[in-house]
Amino acid sequence: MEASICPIDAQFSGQISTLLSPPPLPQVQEYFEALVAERQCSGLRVKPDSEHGKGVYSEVDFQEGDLVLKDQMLVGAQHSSNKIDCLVCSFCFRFIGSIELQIGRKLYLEVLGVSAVDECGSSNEMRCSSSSGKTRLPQDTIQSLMNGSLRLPCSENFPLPSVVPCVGGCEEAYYCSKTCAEADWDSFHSLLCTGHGSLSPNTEALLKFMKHANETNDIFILAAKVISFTILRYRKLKAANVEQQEKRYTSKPCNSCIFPLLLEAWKPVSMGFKRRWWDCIALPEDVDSCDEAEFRMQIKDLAFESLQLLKEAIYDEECAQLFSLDIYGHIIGMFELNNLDLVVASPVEDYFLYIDDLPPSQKKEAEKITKPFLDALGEDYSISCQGTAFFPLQSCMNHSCIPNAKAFKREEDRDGQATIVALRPILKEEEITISYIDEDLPYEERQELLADYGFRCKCPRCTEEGP
Ligand SMILES: C[S@@+](CC[C@H](N)C(=O)[O-])C[C@H]1O[C@@H](n2cnc3c(N)ncnc32)[C@H](O)[C@@H]1O
Repeated sequence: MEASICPIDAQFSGQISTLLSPPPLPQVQEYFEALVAERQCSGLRVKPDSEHGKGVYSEVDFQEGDLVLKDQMLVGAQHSSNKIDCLVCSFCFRFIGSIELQIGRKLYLEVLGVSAVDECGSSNEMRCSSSSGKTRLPQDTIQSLMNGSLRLPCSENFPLPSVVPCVGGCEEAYYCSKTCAEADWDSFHSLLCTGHGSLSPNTEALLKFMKHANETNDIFILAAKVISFTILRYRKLKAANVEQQEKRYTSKPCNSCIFPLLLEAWKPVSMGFKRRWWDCIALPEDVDSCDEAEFRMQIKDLAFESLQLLKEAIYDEECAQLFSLDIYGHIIGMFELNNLDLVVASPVEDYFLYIDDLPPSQKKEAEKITKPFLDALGEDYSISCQGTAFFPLQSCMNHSCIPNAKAFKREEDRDGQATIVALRPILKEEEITISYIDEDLPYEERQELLADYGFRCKCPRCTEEGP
């Protein structure tokens, strides 16, 4: 089979290789210094390191349990299959609505038999049938939970922000506040919205792109967000540039001024560690090594198929380079190699735990109402919000099998930001490391998993335990 060839790659080969080459060191340092200042985590510095590319170093002493970093994502998305389980803000990923809405919506969608096809192609029906022992509730009970006419006992102790709909009217994206709705619109969503207010020139094509992503791999939605983010940033930079030139009574931006603006718009993405998706994706266990080349070609073809659908939906001639297969492959590879999970704990779990902890007489009364809902929800009553995101600072942290820090959500961390906490005292100037894998695994298994990230670990523990 002939692998896909993208004409844009040939047409803009020089500019594409500029977009994909690592930015110059002073620019990298300046970018991360600004980011550290913005995050108000002055105890950190991103520095190049001779062995592992760049890494994050401590500028102060941290004690065990100290917060090292709260990192705001550059881009993130909830898994398509997870959208049935929880309703979260499409920008900050906080749970929204109410405990009643969270429970009612999940039950409603399950009764409707909504089938979110996940990445591996298995449908939600399987998930439903595997969680046997669930009881069904009458439709009108579920409706009254969703519309707010039925209140659950003590739910006022778990208030959630009201649901703000998308300004473009797509009924796909919802928010915890007008601020998040506007930020998402400005940064990503205006081009990817399928509603009447969308800036996409072809929302039909956008729907086809989304369907393809939901049926194959929802990582494409994240890649589309990166492209949309860059186009929207480019347009803002261009508008500011035009305004400045008008003030100086000079001519409009010429073609040769356009690429530097695109390069500037791409800068936050250029800082991420990346390789092409089809080159770096781990070979699945059920694919024989002699079929590896064929497998990688299929992955490339799948990416090309997705890119063509996206191109139909949001193509911008001035940003044509972003629709190159090489760029698309590198964007997806960035998510593959950084493996940064987006997780937000469900308040529904806290709610049922609270009911369980009530004094016996109160608990008995409350459970008369709550138990049928808990039974209807079954074992997976409190699934967390799950997705993938790119956190610019966390993704500069190198791996160690004896890490001194860990990504860990505390009680108060209720949105999609990454939280890094010190696992032991960290001295000033020490490198801050996290573990990319379960570090309790034996040596060989650790090395096998780390091979998917493209390296063999030579941390002090591996040096001691290795051959
Ligand atoms: C999330 S990035 C970490 C930041 C990266 N060093 C950079 O320059 O952007 C992951 C990549 O860093 C490198 N890396 C991280 N930890 C490493 C380690 N312990 N030994 C060798 N390479 C490592 C690998 O190339 C890995 O794919």
